[in-house]
Amino acid sequence: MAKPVSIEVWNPSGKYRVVSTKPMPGTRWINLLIQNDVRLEICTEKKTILSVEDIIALIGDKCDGVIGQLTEDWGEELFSALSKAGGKAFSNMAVGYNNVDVDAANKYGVAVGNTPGVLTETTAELAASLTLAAARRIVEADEFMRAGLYDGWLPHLFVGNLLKGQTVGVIGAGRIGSAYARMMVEGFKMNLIYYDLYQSTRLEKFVTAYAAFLKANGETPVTWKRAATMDEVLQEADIISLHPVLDKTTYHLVNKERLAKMKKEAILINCSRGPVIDEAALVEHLKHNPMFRVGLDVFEEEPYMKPGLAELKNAIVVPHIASASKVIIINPNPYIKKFRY
Ligand SMILES: NC(=O)C1=CN([C@@H]2O[C@H](COP(=O)(O)OP(=O)(O)OC[C@H]3O[C@@H](n4cnc5c(N)ncnc54)[C@H](O)[C@@H]3O)[C@@H](O)[C@H]2O)C=CC1
Ligand SMILES: O=C(O)C(=O)CO
Repeated sequence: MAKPVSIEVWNPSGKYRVVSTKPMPGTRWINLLIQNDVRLEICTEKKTILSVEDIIALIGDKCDGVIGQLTEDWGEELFSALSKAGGKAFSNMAVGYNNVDVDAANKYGVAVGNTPGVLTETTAELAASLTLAAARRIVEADEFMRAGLYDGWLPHLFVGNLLKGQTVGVIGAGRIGSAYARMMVEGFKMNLIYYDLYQSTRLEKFVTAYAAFLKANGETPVTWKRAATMDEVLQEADIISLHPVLDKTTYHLVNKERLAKMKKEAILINCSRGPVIDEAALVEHLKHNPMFRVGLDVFEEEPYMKPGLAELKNAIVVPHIASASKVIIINPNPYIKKFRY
């Protein structure tokens, strides 16, 4: 795309020019910008991932700000182009901002925004969905059924892992990791072990209170532990879910050596960022350990998967959909429903 051809313009006479590299859900953001005297240009190109060159063409000679996407490489080149065009702000429509070189933005005097906190429950719910799907072999069983292979109930058909009483391990117990941990502890009465650079006091308090509640009701209380090392989580947990940010310290956090430390029948879930796992090493591990299962929402080189992954029955793969949910808000007037999108 040498020159952007497909653009939708809102409020053509607006004083400030803001570019959105993609159409986004709803109209509230559009109205907000228009109210603030913005001429908004939304790129409506069919191409899913815009290149740096495409975005430079969109920025043009005068641009006050850009709203971009996690698929774009916001580094030196783009911040330099935005700054030359008079731009002062870049907003990443994502919680994760590993695609943004914040140092480069600072160098060119461009303020950076992201959307922390808006996807906590939806991402945790997808991680929980992948956990259940992997534990109970839902995708394999669905394929079996549709292939017409079911010829009657059998005691050993698609035996999976029962979650109750097992240990869930969370790596990165921030907003999403903590929400996921609560779902698994409260929903399935799992014990918790977590690893994070910081203590997750609220999570610990929640599990302690829930354990007391179970005990008071004559049930086995759940337990929690903050691990001193990540390897402790890998060795002890039956389910491990990854929720750290992606940065230099978490790149290939799960590699060949660490996979080998996990239980042979463990389940690994990744709804953070693909490069947190060495995906080629994961493919090898899955091949040699058929009882080890994985649920992935994110991949090392999206939109691609490493060779061999798609053929493996012990892998569940979905196309980065953790954010893709809509919320129905019931107003005080029960007859009016509002959708987030
Ligand atoms: N799949 C999807 O659609 C989505 C993915 N995400 C990803 O989830 C990530 C986490 O989001 P939040 O929970 O909101 O962020 P957060 O900042 O609340 O939590 C991240 C946690 O990771 C921990 N951490 C950082 N380095 C670590 C290390 N080396 N080892 C262990 N823990 C480490 C931090 O201390 C923090 O507690 C985002 O950065 C983003 O990449 C977020 C939203 C949707
Ligand atoms: O917001 C994020 O970080 C996402 O990955 C959205 O899907």
